[in-house]
Amino acid sequence: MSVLRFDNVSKRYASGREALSEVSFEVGAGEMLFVTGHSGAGKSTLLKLIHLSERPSRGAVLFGDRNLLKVRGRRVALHRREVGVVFQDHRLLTDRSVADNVGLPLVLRGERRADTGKRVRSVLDRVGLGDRAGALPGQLSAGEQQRVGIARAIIAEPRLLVADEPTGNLDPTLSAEIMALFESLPERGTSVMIASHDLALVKRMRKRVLVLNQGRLVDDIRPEDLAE
Ligand SMILES: Nc1ncnc2c1ncn2[C@@H]1O[C@H](COP(=O)(O)OP(=O)(O)OP(=O)(O)O)[C@@H](O)[C@H]1O
Repeated sequence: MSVLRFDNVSKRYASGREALSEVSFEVGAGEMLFVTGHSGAGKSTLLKLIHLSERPSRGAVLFGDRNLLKVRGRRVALHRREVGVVFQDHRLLTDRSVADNVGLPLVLRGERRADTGKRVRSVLDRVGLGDRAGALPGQLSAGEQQRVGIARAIIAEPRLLVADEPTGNLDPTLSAEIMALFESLPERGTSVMIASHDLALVKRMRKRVLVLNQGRLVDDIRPEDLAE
């Protein structure tokens, strides 16, 4: 079964701007793919529909067999537990330690902070920050902060991770490190969807690419279709 399906999805903002027009695609379990397109093409809007920061104007978004149109009220928080989100600007709590930031999704779902330590340590080790658990986000480099954001997004083992320009502020070496981290997720059961306008990066990764242009899905390129 697919993890995610867009069925003729359109999104018109209150301003009248149609950010997405009749977009349809499907994401399989364990798939990693990119969404690309020029500024304003609709990439962020598409990701927002998945974590329910926005709602479609027409069409349906299905997460597994769940129609997101029907997810309202308290169920929104339950849905978000299954979708990890990584933002370009990290959105970390600056007055909390790295470990507290990373453990937050578990605490929000009702686990006691005292019980989360082992998983926090394990995920920090995975992102290479095992020795920075006690630091405050402001004491970390941009790349390290981004890895904290990723650790927070994956600690609850989401079925899907969506990332909006996750390497936007990072140099090429750090970008490559972050991408390697994302690449390791599908084998652990998390599908990964990354919005990026960095075409060089997207090409290098040789993954499936959805191309948006003025809100329309104009291409769906599979790695096997790419010329050598
Ligand atoms: N909250 C909003 N209200 C009105 N219009 C919006 C809103 N958010 C986005 N838009 C418009 O919708 C279109 C798509 O925006 P979106 O942010 O999805 O594009 P994007 O491809 O992510 O762009 P960028 O690469 O610059 O982040 C743009 O024309 C944008 O101005």
